[in-house]
Amino acid sequence: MKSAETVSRSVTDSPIIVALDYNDRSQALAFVDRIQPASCRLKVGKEMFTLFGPQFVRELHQRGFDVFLDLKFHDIPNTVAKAVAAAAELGVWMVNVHASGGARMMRAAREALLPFGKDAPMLIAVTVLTSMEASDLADLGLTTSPADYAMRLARLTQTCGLDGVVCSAQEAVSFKRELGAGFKLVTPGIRPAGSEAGDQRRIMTPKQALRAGVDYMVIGRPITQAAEPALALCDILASLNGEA
Ligand SMILES: O=c1ccn([C@@H]2O[C@H](COP(=O)(O)O)[C@@H](O)[C@H]2O)c(=O)[nH]1
Repeated sequence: MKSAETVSRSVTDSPIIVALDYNDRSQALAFVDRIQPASCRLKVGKEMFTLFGPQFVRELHQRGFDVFLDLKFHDIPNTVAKAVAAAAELGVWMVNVHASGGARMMRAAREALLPFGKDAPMLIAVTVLTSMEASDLADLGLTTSPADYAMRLARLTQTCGLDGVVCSAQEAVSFKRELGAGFKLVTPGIRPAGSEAGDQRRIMTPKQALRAGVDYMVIGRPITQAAEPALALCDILASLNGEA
């Protein structure tokens, strides 16, 4: 069996994954040091990984957080398989690929994780980015709706044996009905009432997303760009617990 870096998984039932999209490591860690691993998991994406690399992920692990490495691998099967195995060696909790990379690519990624056994990260695939709407698909020559195209990619992902998909919370009810409760739904595009949608198009509030049955909601700017990010996280958690 291949070994992952020794990382003890945090024990949290929080559905929140905070997208740590900062360009400043100290600012990111100042926020992280004000929250608890029981409150949320953390997502490291293309910006922070490009700036600060695997060492930054290790620093989050040392602080007890589970990390979703959101690099959305999309390449030939051999390259994606090796990248996913490198993520597993780093000990991340979750890693992802683009479903539009196709079935052979997704199967290669899944097979690359087999040697890690129970230490393998969850492997999920991005369906249709939550920033996309029908007109964006039309630009690509796709005349289907984002929800229908996302469903098509989610079915393919499930057939390939992955653990779940990234989709919009707007798609959660129909995906859970069709793909089953065990197939994980990870949903960015979460916006508390009154917060800016920005570049996101298929959005829902945290409470709506929870009711729709998502497993994990990814929240970035509504927390990280708030005047008090740790307080913004607390407020969202309270709203999910029916306290606000
Ligand atoms: O379809 C997708 C896939 C990934 N993301 C990522 O989630 C966060 C969302 O951040 P916000 O600031 O809450 O919009 C960001 O890191 C994206 O890269 C996504 O938004 N949609």
